Amino acid sequence: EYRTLNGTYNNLRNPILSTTLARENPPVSFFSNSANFNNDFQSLPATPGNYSSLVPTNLASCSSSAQLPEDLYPLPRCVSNIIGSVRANLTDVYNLSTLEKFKSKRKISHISTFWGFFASFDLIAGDYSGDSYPTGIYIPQDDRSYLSSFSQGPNLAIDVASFQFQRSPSTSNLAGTNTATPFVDGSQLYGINLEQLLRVRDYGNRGKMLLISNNDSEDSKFGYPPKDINGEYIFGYTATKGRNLFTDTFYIIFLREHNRKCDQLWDIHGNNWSDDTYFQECRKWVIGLLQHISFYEYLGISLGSPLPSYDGYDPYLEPSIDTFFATVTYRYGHSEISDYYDIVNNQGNILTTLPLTSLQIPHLLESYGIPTLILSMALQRQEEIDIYIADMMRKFIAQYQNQTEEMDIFSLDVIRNRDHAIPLYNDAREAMGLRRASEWSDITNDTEVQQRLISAYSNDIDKVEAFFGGLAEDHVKGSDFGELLYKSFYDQWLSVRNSDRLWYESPDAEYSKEDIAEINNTTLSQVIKRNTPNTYQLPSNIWIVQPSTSLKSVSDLTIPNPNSINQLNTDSSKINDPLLFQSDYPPLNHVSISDTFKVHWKIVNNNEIYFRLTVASTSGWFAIGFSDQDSMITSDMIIFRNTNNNIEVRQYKSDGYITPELLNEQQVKVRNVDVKSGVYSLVEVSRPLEAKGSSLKPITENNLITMIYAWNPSNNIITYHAGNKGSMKMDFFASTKIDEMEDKKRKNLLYHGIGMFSVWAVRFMKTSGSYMKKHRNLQILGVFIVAVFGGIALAISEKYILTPHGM
Ligand code: HEM
Ligand SMILES: [Ca+2]
Repeated sequence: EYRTLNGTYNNLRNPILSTTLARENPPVSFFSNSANFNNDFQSLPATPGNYSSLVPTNLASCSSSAQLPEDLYPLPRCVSNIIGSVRANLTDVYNLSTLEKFKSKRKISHISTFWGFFASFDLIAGDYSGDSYPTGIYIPQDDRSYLSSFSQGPNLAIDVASFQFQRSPSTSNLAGTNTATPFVDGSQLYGINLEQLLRVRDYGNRGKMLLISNNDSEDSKFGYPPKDINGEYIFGYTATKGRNLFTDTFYIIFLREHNRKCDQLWDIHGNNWSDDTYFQECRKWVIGLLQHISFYEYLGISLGSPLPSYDGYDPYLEPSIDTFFATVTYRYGHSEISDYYDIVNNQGNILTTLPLTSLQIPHLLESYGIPTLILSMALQRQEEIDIYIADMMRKFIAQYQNQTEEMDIFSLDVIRNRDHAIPLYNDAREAMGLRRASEWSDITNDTEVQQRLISAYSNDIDKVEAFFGGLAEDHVKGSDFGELLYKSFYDQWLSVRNSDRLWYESPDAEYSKEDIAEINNTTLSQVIKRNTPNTYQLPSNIWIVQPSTSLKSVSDLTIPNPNSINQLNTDSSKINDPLLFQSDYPPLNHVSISDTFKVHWKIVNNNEIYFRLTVASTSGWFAIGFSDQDSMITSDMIIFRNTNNNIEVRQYKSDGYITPELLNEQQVKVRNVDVKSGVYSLVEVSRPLEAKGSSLKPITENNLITMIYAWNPSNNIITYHAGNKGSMKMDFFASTKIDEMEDKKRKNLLYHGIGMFSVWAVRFMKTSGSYMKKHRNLQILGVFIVAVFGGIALAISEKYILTPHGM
């Protein structure tokens, strides 16, 4: 028996599914008397100005939330600002504990983020075509004080007075409408009706899905889906807001798997099967894999262990999605999104860093190819699931079908909770059989989180809304969720499985014993491998970032220091301004690794190279190293560490992603040290250009060598260096013969810069006059973000031919 596309006839007692989201947990009856909340099922709970821009001046700032009258709920954007904002400072870019605070404690990778997102499309597709509130999300007067100011960040200020809001269509109990099927049945790939399937199926071709090979990259040979006139992929069903190249990656892998299966079955059944039989059999196979991967890998990661093993179909369980799960729980994903994504090559070197908004640019997926994107997700930690939301989610520029719309996803979550009449946090806990929280410490032991809830809800614990209380809870041990979200998540997935008569392990679904065994033995990694070119390696576990990149602190090691600081001949009179290069360093021989870290070099007697490193910090560490391959694998490195105004210098060897090894032979000589307490550290070292038989990489004329670097100016314990790292290709001899540099090299660099830039320039030009002015301004912002990257590449290619895009 094959599934219908829209899920009907799955439950034989009630074959026609309802499209409303269910109110199961908490139970239906509960909503009608939830503490003063939405009890007329019509209006949204009262706020200052009642979702118009007419907010009384004395309540128009978030700082007045503490004094809100009892019958008013905070403005959605104030909940987002007070509870969700990161509020990082400029200097936090270099502060390990701040960076760590927001990252996944369990080191879960972005594979989990985007798999979860992809899987959510299969279960939830809300209909938001109800009443319109043109100024529903008011932007408070003190909005700017809740925006972060990371130095390289985009301008986050919101320059409109309000965002609009569209309610769900009114139904009897405002639970909302769902247009996806409440089963893991590949709705997102195949669509939920014939019209959607018609657009994506390759009819008459052995049951395959449409995949096109449109350039000659190895990845392209596996095929990409067809595109619409705006260059966006056509899938069975796509969430219009929030589609991005990482979730697209999973769509494409499973479409390829579908076609791979068709070829495999063709070898067995040939002309004995019809086109439709092939299609249904391959769809069934893919659905089995989606079910297995979501339930065993993804749930295993999120909950800390998979659900109890399958013990059969329950015909009395109504297939449905609980509105609490759709509106509250599963939106946990909004908390794990990062602002920036490093796109890394096979060696883990950063090719570029994409801001969140750029993940929507349609053609980028094919520029990077699936292997690069998978590796990039697997090597990057997601953000912790907590109340903190990436800045770019709170100022999100949605791009779809060549239109843009600015929104705050977290404010939308607040107001959608109210739209769907979700009970308050404590009421929801009670309805789910959990204890009400009476003290703030019942929710969390984190005092900053407590404080944020207190300020947003005027110190009234019974006023806290479910989404934020839920995200604030300390996690159930080993899982990504506090008690409330854990329970909702667990119960819903269990019911998705047990209410599905055609679950792959259920006898009605008629999967062969062999197929069930094979599905049970297949991992997401394997499905990826067999549907992508065989030219790269994935870490053994793609769900958790590993192995750890932390280094041992130098002081933990006991070997004697061959370049002891005490033996230095320090001549500080020579150094007046450390940020100016000394006259004997050729003027072009320097690069700025960041505005706090500069490197100068000179070649002496044709056999030694001197490096002068200047760092605007006296309590951190910094490092440079060299690799002759385009990778961090087997590179040498010199690590400098400043402790009490002394600088230790040590030479290491690295074998990839593992902890670098401190070497016994230390060929790097310390020539000069100058530290101005609290201001800068300067250190001059030399090493042979070539040293036979040593781990030092030879630096030779007419050869580009990759210089890698990392630093942390605010902590001298050498640990994970977060974003402060990179690499650039160098020709250390080139400054004397810049004019001789082949034009070709220069052109390549220019090309890169222009390529990055045009991504947005083209989009901007497409915005025609008929489109709203506000949106055009947003496009300019987009140009600005990428122009920074493009601009760097351009500037570098003009001025320093020796330093390509190490971004
Ligand atoms: C690229 C980052 C993301 C963006 C820009 C985004 C954007 C959005 C938007 C605009 C909405 C509709 C809000 C409303 O009007 O109520 C939404 C809903 C939702 N999001 Fe996200 N989201 C992102 C990531 C995620 C992730 C990673 C997950 C889960 C792991 C997730 C799960 C959901 C769910 C379950 C809903 C409700 C869907 C519905 O009712 O149709 N989102 N998201
Ligand atoms: Ca579905």
